[in-house]
Amino acid sequence: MIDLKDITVTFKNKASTVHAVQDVSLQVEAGDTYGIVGYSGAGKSTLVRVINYLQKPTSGTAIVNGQALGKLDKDQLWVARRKIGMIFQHFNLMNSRTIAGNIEYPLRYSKLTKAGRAKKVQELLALVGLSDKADAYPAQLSGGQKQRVGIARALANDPEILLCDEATSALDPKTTGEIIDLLKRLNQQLHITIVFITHEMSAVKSLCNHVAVMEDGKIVERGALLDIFSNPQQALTRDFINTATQLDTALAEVRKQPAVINLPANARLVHLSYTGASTDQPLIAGLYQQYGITANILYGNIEFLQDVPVGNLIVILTGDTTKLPTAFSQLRDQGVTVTLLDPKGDAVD
Ligand SMILES: Nc1ncnc2c1ncn2[C@@H]1O[C@H](COP(=O)(O)OP(=O)(O)OP(=O)(O)O)[C@@H](O)[C@H]1O
Repeated sequence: MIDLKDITVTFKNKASTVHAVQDVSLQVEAGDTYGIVGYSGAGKSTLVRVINYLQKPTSGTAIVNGQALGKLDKDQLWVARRKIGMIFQHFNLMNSRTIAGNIEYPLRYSKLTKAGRAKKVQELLALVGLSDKADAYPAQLSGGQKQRVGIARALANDPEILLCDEATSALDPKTTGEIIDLLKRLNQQLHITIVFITHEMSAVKSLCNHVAVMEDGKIVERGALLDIFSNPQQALTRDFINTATQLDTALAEVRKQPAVINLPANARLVHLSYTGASTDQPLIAGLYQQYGITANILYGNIEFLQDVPVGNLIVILTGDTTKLPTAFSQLRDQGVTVTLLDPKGDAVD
């Protein structure tokens, strides 16, 4: 559905040159919910705006739904863009128009009759759960409701792609959850492809099936959500995941425990992370039975990502130090990611 090839975007002015996106390639399949995560300034917005050519790349090609956007003339681009909806952090609603008026606005050039447009607006209002707000004005709505209007407006021309630029970043956690549930439902019900850019991995975790992590204009890691969560390769990705799973907060608390402060020489502080099939195995009991290694669980969390259980444990493993490395290897063979933690500082392995 989306094929970005070697995209570079450079902003130049008299004083400086900014390499906002540097040689990025990205493929998004039809029906994907693709998250792009990065801190402010990483280049996410610039990259996503290339997908609808609001941002023309300095070099590289953007092929969307089989069409190379750079080869289209103005009218063709206008038609192509109608199939790409977009929603924004601050909703960008027109305050002087009613909710129905805002949603109808993108239909002003459609072939629908006046009655047809009104019917479409009613359907869109129902789809986002705002049928009773047709005649209200944006100022009378909560942030979550405003974003629902943004979504309805973005869907007016039945797009195949929905670009979400920090769409939940101005919302509280509960409202964020509701908007994400709505996006999930639209993805399933309408088979719309979603590209969701954010600095919050927790939103990606709930919504997306794929994720790319951006830093300094480049994608530093990408993959299926579960693969990334269970086995992140880059420190930046681990940072985002640890914040999303609240593992960093847990670890800070764990490090204050007497059992960790006074860690004996034959004990190790370890983070175990495992998904799917590994969760069926008696991992901790196995360590004791085979190696006489005991586990003191200081933190544990199992959650479901795309219906697959993902477990995170912080444990103290105590036993014969010559057997500990073999035990870790066995855990890794069982699909567990084993990270030795420094009791005082960061991950050391
Ligand atoms: N029109 C522009 N002119 C000059 N520089 C720009 C322009 N748009 C973006 N930039 C710069 O490009 C870099 C990437 O910005 P971009 O908005 O894509 O990042 P981002 O990851 O989306 O961050 P944020 O979440 O803060 O928007 C930044 O250094 C930004 O200042």
